[in-house]
Amino acid sequence: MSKSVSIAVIGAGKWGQALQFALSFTLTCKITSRHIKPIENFVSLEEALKCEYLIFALPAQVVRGWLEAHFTFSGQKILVAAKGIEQGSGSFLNEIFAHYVPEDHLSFLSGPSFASEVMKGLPTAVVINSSNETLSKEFAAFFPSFIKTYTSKDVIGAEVCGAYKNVLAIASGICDGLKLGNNARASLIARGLVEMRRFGKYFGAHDETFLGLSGAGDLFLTASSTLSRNYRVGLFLAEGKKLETILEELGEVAEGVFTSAAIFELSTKHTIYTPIAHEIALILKGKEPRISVKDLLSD
Ligand SMILES: NC(=O)c1ccc[n+]([C@@H]2O[C@H](COP(=O)([O-])OP(=O)(O)OC[C@H]3O[C@@H](n4cnc5c(N)ncnc54)[C@H](O)[C@@H]3O)[C@@H](O)[C@H]2O)c1
Ligand SMILES: O=P(O)(O)OC[C@H](O)CO
Repeated sequence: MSKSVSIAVIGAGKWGQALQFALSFTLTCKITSRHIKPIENFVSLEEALKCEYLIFALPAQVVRGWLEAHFTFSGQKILVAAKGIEQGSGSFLNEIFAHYVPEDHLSFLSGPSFASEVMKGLPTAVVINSSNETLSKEFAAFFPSFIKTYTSKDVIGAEVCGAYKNVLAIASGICDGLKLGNNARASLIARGLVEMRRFGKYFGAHDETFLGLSGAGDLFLTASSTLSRNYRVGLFLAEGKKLETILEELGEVAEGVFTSAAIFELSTKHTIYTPIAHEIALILKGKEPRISVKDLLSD
């Protein structure tokens, strides 16, 4: 891979830094963020925005405001690495980016990928999703050999899976925090997969996406490991901790908190049956987790 490819990661949180680390095996990858960080190839935002390829690793909830404040399209090719649905508007990230970037310059990253494991060079497999297959293949070629890349055209499927699994990971954390057992967690994850497929199908997602890396792959990972911030939010909620305290102590983004509200709004608006996400949204507003479990079992 030519070291002359100009590429930058926007956002130097956990995921942005892990992606820069991974891509640095094949090319010189710059990184920028709102606060200067002592990272090799850290550049100003102005310099990053001049790159031909940009990877967005900002939390989903800040993407719209960030684009409005900082971004002017000048031919950049973009890979969106965030996983979430915007609370309030219920907008998917591809809808938000579409206001600023032509569709054929946009791609979306999905699949099982804890930043901490990528940072150790441990193997995984991810998917680059875009209506423009040439663009997907260009980004796929930038990844190092320890990350196997697949391509897909199912942008909405990948987006729904990446966002929904965070909500289901909170549910799984609650289930384990309440010590409901392995049977209960497996039941929850399986029903969660059915639920996220039902939700995704409404928006045009393809069936096979839910069975692959973006769907089952990322869901199984996130809903069964304390490495997941969303799963840990669930564990602490089950212990009776206040959401505010949990998020403060976490110090990193847990997208499922916001996405559960977005799913609640979207499924109410479009009459989609999403019982697990519904209960998570209620728990995050203060409902007692044990009552939610009872309600889910009797539903
Ligand atoms: N960490 C992972 O393992 C992982 C893996 C795959 C996808 N993701 C997704 O990537 C996204 C980012 O996650 P992360 O792990 O890097 O989170 P993080 O909390 O570690 O970092 C978020 C970064 O965004 C920056 N930020 C927050 N608000 C901002 C704003 N208004 N303007 C500019 N910068 C702002 C913060 O300073 C921070 O550096 C999320 O959507 C997450 O779901 C994370
Ligand atoms: O730590 P989480 O819960 O944000 O999950 C991180 C990644 O999305 C896993 O693929």
